[in-house]
Amino acid sequence: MSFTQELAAHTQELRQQIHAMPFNRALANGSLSPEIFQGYIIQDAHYLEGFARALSLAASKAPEAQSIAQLAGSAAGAIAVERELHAHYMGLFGVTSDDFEGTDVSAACDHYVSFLLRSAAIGDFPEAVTALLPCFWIYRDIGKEIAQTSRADNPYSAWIATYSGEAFDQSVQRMLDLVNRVADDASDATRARMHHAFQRSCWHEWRFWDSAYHREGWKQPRPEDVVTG
Ligand SMILES: Cc1ncc(CO)c(N)n1
Repeated sequence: MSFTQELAAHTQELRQQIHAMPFNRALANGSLSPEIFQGYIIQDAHYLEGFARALSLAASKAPEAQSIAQLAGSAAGAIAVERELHAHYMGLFGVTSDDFEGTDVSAACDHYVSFLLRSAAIGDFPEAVTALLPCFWIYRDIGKEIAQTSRADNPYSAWIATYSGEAFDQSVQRMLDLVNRVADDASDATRARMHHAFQRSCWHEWRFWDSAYHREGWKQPRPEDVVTG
């Protein structure tokens, strides 16, 4: 069993739960509310910028030239998706750049991006790339699964085409190969940290969609929790 197959086996339940989320079921049949998608796409634009920064940091730590180019290329790809896909949807759903600028990053997005940046900045290279893997792999799984059942008139078909498409597939495969190569040279202790980073990142993927679906803001102090007198 390859290392990435091991990672998949350890996170199978959570990844299945992500497929079953109401956000993804509604995206698949086109019934997802435009307001929810709008909120998601704004957060995802914030996310993709942080993701690209984390990829660039990981690139700077890569032990050889090929991986530097691969990770930096994926960073450029993430910014391109942010520009194209998001400009398309922001136009379609009437999100102006003022709406975007005026919407603060959500707690879930901030937490995910902070985790990726921390893994890339403070973690070692194996941890950095493994933390980044679910961002690729889960989106491809969801994209491909949805593409099998989705109708051509689905309003979210551009999103589905991006993540089920050939270009994204190739970048996911390169990332899987990279993590497997890194794991081959890693100690048991490093592999254990890679597993942990992967699990955390899968959780963040779940949380990002859950937070978008429930349009969660920043939790605030409850009046009843304020002790007076
Ligand atoms: C939250 C999230 N994870 C992964 C991707 C795919 O890069 C994305 N666009 N958004």
